[in-house]
Amino acid sequence: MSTYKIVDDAYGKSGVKLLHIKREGPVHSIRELEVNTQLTLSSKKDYTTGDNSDIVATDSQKNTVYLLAKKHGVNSPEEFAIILSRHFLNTYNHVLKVQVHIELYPWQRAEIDGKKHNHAFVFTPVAVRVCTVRMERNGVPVVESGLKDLRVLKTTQSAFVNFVADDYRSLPDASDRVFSTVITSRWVYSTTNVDYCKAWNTVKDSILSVFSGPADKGIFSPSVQNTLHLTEKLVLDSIPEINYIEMILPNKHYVNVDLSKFKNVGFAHNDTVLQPLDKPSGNIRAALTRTLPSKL
Ligand SMILES: O=c1[nH]c(=O)c2[nH]c(=O)[nH]c2[nH]1
Repeated sequence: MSTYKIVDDAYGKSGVKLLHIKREGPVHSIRELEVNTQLTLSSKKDYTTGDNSDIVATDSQKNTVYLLAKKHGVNSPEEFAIILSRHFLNTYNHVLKVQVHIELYPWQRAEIDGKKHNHAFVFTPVAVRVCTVRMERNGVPVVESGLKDLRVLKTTQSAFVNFVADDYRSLPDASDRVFSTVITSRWVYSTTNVDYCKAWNTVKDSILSVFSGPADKGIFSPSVQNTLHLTEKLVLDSIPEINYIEMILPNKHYVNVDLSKFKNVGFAHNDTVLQPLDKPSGNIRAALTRTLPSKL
């Protein structure tokens, strides 16, 4: 007779959308979130026998998101995810572990005539901020923050040369090429004593500064791999509370259109009209961690 064991399970509500308005007199601040909750229960009887008596309904999990937002407000998404995680573990003894994932919509306060507006906002999708909090019974919250959809492009100061030359290679060395990518990154904190908003902005600014370099001259990139690594290094150098960072950089190719066929019009050299390639893209990923604990 075969026997089986459930080795992984979780259930919850995804896509719980919420707008929180903090009203401080005439000055209002907003957080628009999409929350995903997941609980793992001690008993598996819900799966194995159809006994629902331990199930905190996903509908109740959704209600919890709204009620705790009302009660505690939404400061940073990380802090709100910690509040939710603690609540589920403290309220239900049979919840073994919790995972809360939050995505923050990129609203920014509007500026009119150089003045910050009291209550108007502009959707500014430079990047989407995300976080995931994982917490087990009797454990501490493990906070992971991240960003996605940070799309960047530079028109020079990027090369790719001296790679494997064999029967499969057709790509010539490129000493000056366009470099474009859509960045996804996630990083893990070693403590919860963190200014999450400040840290998130520092990571985003580090990514942009290693990619771009100084405004006038830029910075040379020999490969996506090297730029990725230097970025992760700067983040670990700058933020001692982070002990692990992963980045995923698709290499979005832009190819020079071959206009040399049109000899009579005289475009033997063309580095101004390029064709963006939708697919395929390169895909470069690496994670960097500390080998010694940081001095916090
Ligand atoms: O920076 C790059 N890294 C690669 O691994 C690679 N492969 C490729 O075709 N172009 C590039 N560019």
